[in-house]
Amino acid sequence: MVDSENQKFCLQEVLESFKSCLSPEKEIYIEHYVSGWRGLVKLLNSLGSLFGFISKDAVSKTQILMNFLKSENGPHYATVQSMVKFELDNKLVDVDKKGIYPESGCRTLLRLHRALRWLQLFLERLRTSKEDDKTSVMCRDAYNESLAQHHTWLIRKSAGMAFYGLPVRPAFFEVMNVGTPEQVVDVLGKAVPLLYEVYQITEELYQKHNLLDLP
Ligand SMILES: CCCCCCCC/C=C\CCCCCCCC(=O)N[C@@H](COP(=O)(O)O)[C@H](O)/C=C/CCCCCCCCCCCCC
Repeated sequence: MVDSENQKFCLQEVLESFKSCLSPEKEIYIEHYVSGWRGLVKLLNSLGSLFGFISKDAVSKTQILMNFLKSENGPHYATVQSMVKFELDNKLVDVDKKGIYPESGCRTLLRLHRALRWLQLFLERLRTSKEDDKTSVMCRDAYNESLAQHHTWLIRKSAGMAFYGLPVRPAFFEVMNVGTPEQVVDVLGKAVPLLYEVYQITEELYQKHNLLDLP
């Protein structure tokens, strides 16, 4: 049996997961959010071992959230909003930066939330790129504008090296399994605003509760 992270990547499927994670009241379902990330990890895994350390971290973060969802407190972890309320009400978050809860749902989701900003910036660059533009440069610029400021020197250097191993734009489009380059651009045009909406809702919620700098 093939585990879900090793199955073939499909951009459309990832898009569906992020679409389903928004309720009509704009709550974010953690199960679908995690499923979107797991879909992305499939793509990362298909890019080779150079990206293994990134994939490992993303899998570990999604696993922490899934474990909460499956625990006896699972119903409190149904949405990002209910998780924030539950962990704050029960003092399960390091709001005072003591580092007592290194695996709280809020701090774990914050790491993925920051990565979502990188993803949105990267996909927007891909969408507006020309055939000869370098994916490594698009990825690096998106990274420097977002995630890099939260990473140690070692992680930044390792990520920078990994970016050089990204396939060229036409091969990258191929891996997305969407169809022609025009179809890829079309799907990216739907993906970017959707990811931005999910990002913005989380950002505002975290800002309101002073959770954007959890250690
Ligand atoms: C159409 C799709 C095209 C794009 C496909 C992208 C596929 C990306 C899949 C997963 C992305 C990885 C998400 C990484 C989450 C990182 C969370 C994080 O910041 N973790 C760090 C902090 O955690 P704590 O130590 O505080 O617990 C951790 O230190 C990081 C470790 C790993 C390095 C993360 C580097 C991220 C670089 C950006 C991703 C580049 C992937 C390029 C593939 C196109």
